[in-house]
Amino acid sequence: MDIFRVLTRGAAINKNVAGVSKGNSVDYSKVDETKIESSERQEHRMTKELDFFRNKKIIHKVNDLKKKDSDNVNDNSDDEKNKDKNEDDDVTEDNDIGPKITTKKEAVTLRKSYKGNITGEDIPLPIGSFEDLITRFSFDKRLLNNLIENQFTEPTPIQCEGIPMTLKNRDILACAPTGSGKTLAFLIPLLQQIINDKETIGLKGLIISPTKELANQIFIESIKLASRIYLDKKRPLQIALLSKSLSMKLKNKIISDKKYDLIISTPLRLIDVMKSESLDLSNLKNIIFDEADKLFDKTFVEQSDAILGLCNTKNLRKSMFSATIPSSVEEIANSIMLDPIRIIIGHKEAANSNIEQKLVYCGNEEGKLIAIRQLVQEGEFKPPIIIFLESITRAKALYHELMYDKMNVDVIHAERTPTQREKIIERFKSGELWCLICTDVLARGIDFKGVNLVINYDVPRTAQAYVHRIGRTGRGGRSGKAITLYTKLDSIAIKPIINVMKQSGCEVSEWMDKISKLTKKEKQQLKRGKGKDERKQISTVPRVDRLKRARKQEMIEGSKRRMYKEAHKETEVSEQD
Ligand SMILES: Nc1ncnc2c1ncn2[C@@H]1O[C@H](COP(=O)(O)OP(=O)(O)OP(=O)(O)O)[C@@H](O)[C@H]1O
Repeated sequence: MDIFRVLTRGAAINKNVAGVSKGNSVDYSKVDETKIESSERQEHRMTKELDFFRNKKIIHKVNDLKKKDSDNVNDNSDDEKNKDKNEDDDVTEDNDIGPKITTKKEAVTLRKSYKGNITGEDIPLPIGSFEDLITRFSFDKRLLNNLIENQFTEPTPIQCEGIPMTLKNRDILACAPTGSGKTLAFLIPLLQQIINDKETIGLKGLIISPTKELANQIFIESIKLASRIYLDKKRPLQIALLSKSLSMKLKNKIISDKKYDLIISTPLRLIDVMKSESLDLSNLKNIIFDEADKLFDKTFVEQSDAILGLCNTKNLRKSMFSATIPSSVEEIANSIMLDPIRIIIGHKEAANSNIEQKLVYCGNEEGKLIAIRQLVQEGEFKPPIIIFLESITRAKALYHELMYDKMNVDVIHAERTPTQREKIIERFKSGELWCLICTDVLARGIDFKGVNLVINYDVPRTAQAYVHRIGRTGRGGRSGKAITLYTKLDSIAIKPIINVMKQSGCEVSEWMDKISKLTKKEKQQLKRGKGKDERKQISTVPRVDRLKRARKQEMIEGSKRRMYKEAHKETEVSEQD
């Protein structure tokens, strides 16, 4: 059962179970709250251009497509075939499977419909439907079936653009909103190219992701699409996630590096294997940087450069994807790519328009906890929820606070082991866990489909971080809500956030519009990361009570350990018997 779907119908935490004390209410006369857009109006506003997943159309086409694809899939005609078609034809909207794009005029109309801004030399036509791939490219029947079986019946705008460009062997720099299907936009053509190159044995594609969680998610998605695809009778299309154990096996030649067609990895692990010369890169044709702006920011740029330096195949095709591409990354892209095509869907630097964004002024740190409790009391705290904080210490502190309130929460940060992180993510996905507290480790790429609410407990440091954090809701065409709590300390840091809200089409009140303008000095302060002062510790409980609480917790833990030891002793005795 899709528990997320059930939860997202609008469950609210039972106040009594949550243990909210009645005294902890917030005085809203002192809380300056800007409700940007009511959900009713937002729903109304979900025009065709934003309906990336064609939710308004009821798609009962799976069987039709299956039937059609078996008739058409071996028809290897290319774009050239349609070259002479009258350029004045209108977009021919096929009610069943979306429009077929055969002329420049049709392409212009389609691009207008989803606010696509495509620049570069000799730009290929977009596709209007997955069926376009059959008529224009020798698209693999098994790949198409896998798409359909996974309910991907129509391409999203970034897929309409990204797939044909890659199939035409072009380097691309792509920027499209969070949750709008960028993963499939690079996976579909990459798998098709691996199939086209089936005579070659060994590694043909690399996908780089900044976090293990995201790499794992891309791996799972690619496995679904490559299921039952054989490159020859005995050789399935092989994809690997470069885990610690696989990298050891490759380094010790326990597994041959010829085994895999595609490897998905985080940068450091890949560099380690590459440097040990355990990977034959001579047949590598494609390299994809997902969350490219992160992979080329100051934390990762050296690693990404090192990877590119170690890939020395001629004509290596490069792609960069993200929901935010600052101009510094565009410069890098232009310096390392060959005649790249730049794809921008919607507004660059804007948040996904399916997300209702809201700012809540809390005065000071205590006010934030009070605001959370207030959300619970008012039934706005509708799970599944993700709460972002700026540091591990603060994430842990909030976790203990909410645990004390008997909320169903857990916390993920860099100090948790990979197994702990995996388990928590599973519990969150299954609906067992209602609220996930985390640092920015989960801010990018992670696809929890039904998240209702994202809370920025701490204001993110950059506009990009804000766009990615709140992008964990409002995915796959669903609507979502994001609340950012701020205090007096955030007077500078909040300005870029207000700008993103304006870019995303949210109504921003006049006074907010005024304060959103950053002075030169403030811009410099933000650049240097000096937008904020040290925050006070998270707690509304007096120190004496906190110590009492910690002592009680220690006693419980101690008693659990003793019980575990006793039980273990008994087992050992009975095993000896
Ligand atoms: N053509 C499609 N039809 C229906 N659903 C789709 C389609 N393409 C992708 N999706 C779904 O949309 C969701 C979001 O996709 P994805 O994770 O690729 O987003 P993204 O653009 O990479 O977001 P982010 O910027 O946060 O990484 C996923 O659940 C995915 O399965």
